[in-house]
Amino acid sequence: MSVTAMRLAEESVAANHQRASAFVPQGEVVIDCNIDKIFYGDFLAVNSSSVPIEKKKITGFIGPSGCGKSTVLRSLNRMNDLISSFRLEGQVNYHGKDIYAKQVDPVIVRRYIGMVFQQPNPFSMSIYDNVAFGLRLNRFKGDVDERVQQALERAALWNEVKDKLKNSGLSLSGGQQQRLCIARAIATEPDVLLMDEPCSALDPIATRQVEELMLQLKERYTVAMVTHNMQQAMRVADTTCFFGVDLSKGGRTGYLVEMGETRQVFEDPVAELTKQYVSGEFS
Ligand SMILES: Nc1ncnc2c1ncn2[C@@H]1O[C@H](COP(=O)(O)OP(=O)(O)OP(=O)(O)O)[C@@H](O)[C@H]1O
Repeated sequence: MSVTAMRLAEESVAANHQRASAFVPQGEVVIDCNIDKIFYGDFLAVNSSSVPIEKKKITGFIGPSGCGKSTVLRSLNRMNDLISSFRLEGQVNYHGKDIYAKQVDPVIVRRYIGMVFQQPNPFSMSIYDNVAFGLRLNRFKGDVDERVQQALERAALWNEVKDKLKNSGLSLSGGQQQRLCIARAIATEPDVLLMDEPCSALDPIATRQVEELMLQLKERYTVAMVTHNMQQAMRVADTTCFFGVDLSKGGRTGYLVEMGETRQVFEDPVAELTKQYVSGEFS
């Protein structure tokens, strides 16, 4: 990070928090995420970040490396529970229910709030079995063939794989593998899809295909996505959250600087730090 960026990051973090919290959701909030603090052991990774995820919209998380985008995203379905040093102070409410409440089973949370990772990660099994995997895990009683086809259609992959469903998922191209992972995630009919840099391992053509797919998916699902690619956020996100890194106390703590309608964040940002970031002055 450059000296200018550091200076800007050190400008009033409190004022930025106020700006961030000025965002008023326009639609129904599916996940109301109010993070007070996130720690990994003693390390304060994320501070004061409230991120409402709105129904059937794509919410994009952008910001420099290490600002906590993935940490916040993974907090939305308790994926960070798998890291023993992780600790969250605050609340993440899904349709008004605290997903971190003691009695809540994280496996059930992830059934409704699914995840697609950066690297396409199909299982070493057939295309069909990859998509059917979650259905079997959840003891789905309906027509598995029908559900597999539907998920592959919704993931815009059916026409490319319908004649080779028994082939290994690993035999597909990178872009097809990522769409297969999306099909696997939506087969169980989640409500929300979390996507952590879903295109970063893909070439430009496969990236455009996945972006077009995301725009179709938001008609049915609520999506939150981390991206390093600002053009991608502009192309697909309805709402954009810009996270920064607070270096003022000698640490590197991520926090939400600004959240707003994507066009506003890119064309008329409120915070100086956002302005510098979206104009490419630091990355
Ligand atoms: N498992 C972990 N254990 C300890 N610290 C972690 C862990 N995961 C992330 N961190 C730290 O938390 C901070 C936020 O990381 P995170 O990956 O969420 O940021 P990010 O904005 O997604 O970064 P990038 O854009 O580089 O992927 C970083 O300082 C990182 O080193």
